[in-house]
Amino acid sequence: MSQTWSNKFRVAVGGLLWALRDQTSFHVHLAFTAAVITLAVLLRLQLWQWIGLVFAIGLVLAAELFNTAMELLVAVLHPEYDPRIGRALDVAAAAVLVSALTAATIGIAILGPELYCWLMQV
Ligand SMILES: Nc1ncnc2c1ncn2[C@@H]1O[C@H](COP(=O)(O)OP(=O)(O)OP(=O)(O)O)[C@@H](O)[C@H]1O
Repeated sequence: MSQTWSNKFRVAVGGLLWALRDQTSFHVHLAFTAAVITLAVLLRLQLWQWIGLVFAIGLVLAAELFNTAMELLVAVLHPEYDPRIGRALDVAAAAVLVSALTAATIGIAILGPELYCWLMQV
């Protein structure tokens, strides 16, 4: 069954909103995202700095969404313990870890010097 583009968009937004509302790991990501955006506004960042931060935020959210999708599928298709399933879930979790470490590096590289300059002025 082929969906219309508007329906594809609608179900994708529905999936995103469900994850943001029902998955506790997304609450942590949202708190970090809110803190980073607040800092970025207060520090009056340049366009390229905003692009870096938005990329970092999107990277983590996308990895977490894929990880959540894997967990949901496993819970339905193979809830019984299987070390191969466990390995697949561990690898998916590793993708979130790698993306989060990358995002943290980008965030520190962009916000660190700006925060330092701001602190030197006050
Ligand atoms: N069916 C399974 N077979 C083997 N190992 C599993 C299975 N389900 C989960 N695991 C192991 O448990 C770990 C955590 O899986 P789980 O799906 O509970 O993730 P979680 O991060 O705790 O999820 P939540 O989003 O509910 O917090 C996996 O990384 C994997 O090592």
